[in-house]
Amino acid sequence: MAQQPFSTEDLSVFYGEKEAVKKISMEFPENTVTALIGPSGCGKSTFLRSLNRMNDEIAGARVTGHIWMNGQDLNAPGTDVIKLRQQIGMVWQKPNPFHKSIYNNIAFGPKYRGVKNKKQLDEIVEKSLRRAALWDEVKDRLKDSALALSGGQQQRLCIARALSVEPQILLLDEPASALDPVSTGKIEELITELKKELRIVIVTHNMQQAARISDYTSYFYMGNLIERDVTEKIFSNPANQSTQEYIMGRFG
Ligand SMILES: Nc1ncnc2c1ncn2[C@@H]1O[C@H](COP(=O)(O)OP(=O)(O)OP(=O)(O)O)[C@@H](O)[C@H]1O
Repeated sequence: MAQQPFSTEDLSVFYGEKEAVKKISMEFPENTVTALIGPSGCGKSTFLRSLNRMNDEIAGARVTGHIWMNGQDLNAPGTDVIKLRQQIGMVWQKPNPFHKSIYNNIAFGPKYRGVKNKKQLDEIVEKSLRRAALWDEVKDRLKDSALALSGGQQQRLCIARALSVEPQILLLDEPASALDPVSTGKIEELITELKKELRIVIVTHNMQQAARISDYTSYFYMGNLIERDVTEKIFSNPANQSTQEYIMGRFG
């Protein structure tokens, strides 16, 4: 499926009076992974969450500016936020499967959207689990509780759950930081596979991970976007001194 253009323009997020993200304009090209990096508290997660209007759920948070998808401003009043979150899925740092079976974790979104046919649901569940590279590990235990899976499996289940409603964009907030190296490797492989079909935006504290899996890297500092460029350039020859210092591990 052709992907729709997606970008932000002058996007700011305020918590009360404090401007935590400052007028950020960023493009997210088709079939790419964009890594958001920067020291703790610089606004990466706040920016990520604003892309599918999750900051709407935070009391006192206010978002100004634009989120453009195919010429439509998703930050405009009147946007159907439920539909928007199907198009722009999110996976959090800590795996958060529902207290339901593996099958029902995946079928939940499609059912909510009105899919009732059992065969169709079965197909969606299988396809989503395959896309998340989890099918072979769980196909014989779909009725088991999702909470019986390992942390790494739970995280892939959460990715499968997001995929079940065919999003165009996937937002990942440090999706591997709570996982062991093997599970982390699986998530990274999965991200590389999935970007063939959708755009991915990932917050990561792991510089090697950003260098390995992303096409573009955006460096944030104190709510500002200091520099955004192709990942190779950011890691070999950044334009900004503070980007250089951060990726060299001198602070943050
Ligand atoms: N719910 C909130 N209410 C008020 N202030 C908040 C809230 N969430 C974040 N902030 C503040 O906004 C700023 C940006 O926070 P954010 O979590 O986006 O940074 P981050 O770069 O993702 O940090 P980390 O790498 O530690 O996760 C920080 O100063 C933080 O204290």
